[in-house]
Amino acid sequence: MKNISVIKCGGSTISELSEAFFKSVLLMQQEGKHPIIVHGGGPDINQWLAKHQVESEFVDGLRKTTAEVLETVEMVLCGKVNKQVVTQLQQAGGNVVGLSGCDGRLLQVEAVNQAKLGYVGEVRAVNGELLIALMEMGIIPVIAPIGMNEAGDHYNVNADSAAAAVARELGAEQLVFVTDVDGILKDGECLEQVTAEEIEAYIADGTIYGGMLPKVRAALSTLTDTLQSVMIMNGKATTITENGTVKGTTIVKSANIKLSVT
Ligand SMILES: Nc1ncnc2c1ncn2[C@@H]1O[C@H](COP(=O)(O)OP(=O)(O)O)[C@@H](O)[C@H]1O
Ligand SMILES: CC(=O)N[C@@H](CCC(=O)OP(=O)(O)O)C(=O)O
Repeated sequence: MKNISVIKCGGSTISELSEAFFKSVLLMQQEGKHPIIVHGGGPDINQWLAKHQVESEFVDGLRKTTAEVLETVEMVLCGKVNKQVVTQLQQAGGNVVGLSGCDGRLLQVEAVNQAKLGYVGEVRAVNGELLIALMEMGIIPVIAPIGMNEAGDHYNVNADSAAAAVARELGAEQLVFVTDVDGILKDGECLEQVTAEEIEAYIADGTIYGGMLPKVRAALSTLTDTLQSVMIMNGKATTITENGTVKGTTIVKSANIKLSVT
């Protein structure tokens, strides 16, 4: 299937996404694109863990996920946040189905490092056929980043890397990270375009840190001939359609890749 757009909505911005934003996702569909939403929910998970007096602990941007933490992560992502996004997109007029990575073995994972991180998984395979079948019916899949291994154990997956895995599997033509900043900021300014080489330098000098790290790593892992650029944009924008008005950072492999606004 052609014209697939994977849109990752960060937990940092989900509660601020407007009706206009969701309508712009539907507009993409009307224009012949096939949108898929992958969402996060980090801040909500932190809040719910705090309610249970469990402290959030991160190693290299990934949440240390004990069996107890996993229970909360799964309830928040697959229950609260997934259904919130499904509802908003439906209310905007969409035909939507919410899924976790366990449904239909959508996100098949392996532990990243069980001893160090507990139930944190990385995606090894994606059930692309399921997503294509849904999209062929005009349905927009909304995916919560919980995966499953062969034994049926559930794992917590970073939502940026889950979105990248879906984009890679489907050969998506567009991948957008929607977050709480305008894009990659340097000295307070939003960078319009960055290359893989510049990203490495910005990681090394500390310009890119924290929650931006999994985003840029995920972005770089998807750049191919089909997907030549990945965008990071602010959830406060009311549109994600590329009519030239969206402010954000575009990540490309090298500087000689021309930005195309299609
Ligand atoms: N160079 C950078 N430019 C912009 N944001 C950055 C940068 N480096 C780190 N960040 C942080 O990354 C955050 C976005 O990541 P994160 O909080 O994980 O959001 P999300 O929930 O959308 O995935 C920003 O709010 C900011 O604090
Ligand atoms: C392993 C891991 O860290 N998983 C993330 C999953 C949610 C997520 O990625 O949410 P954001 O997109 O809002 O950051 C977590 O537990 O916070």
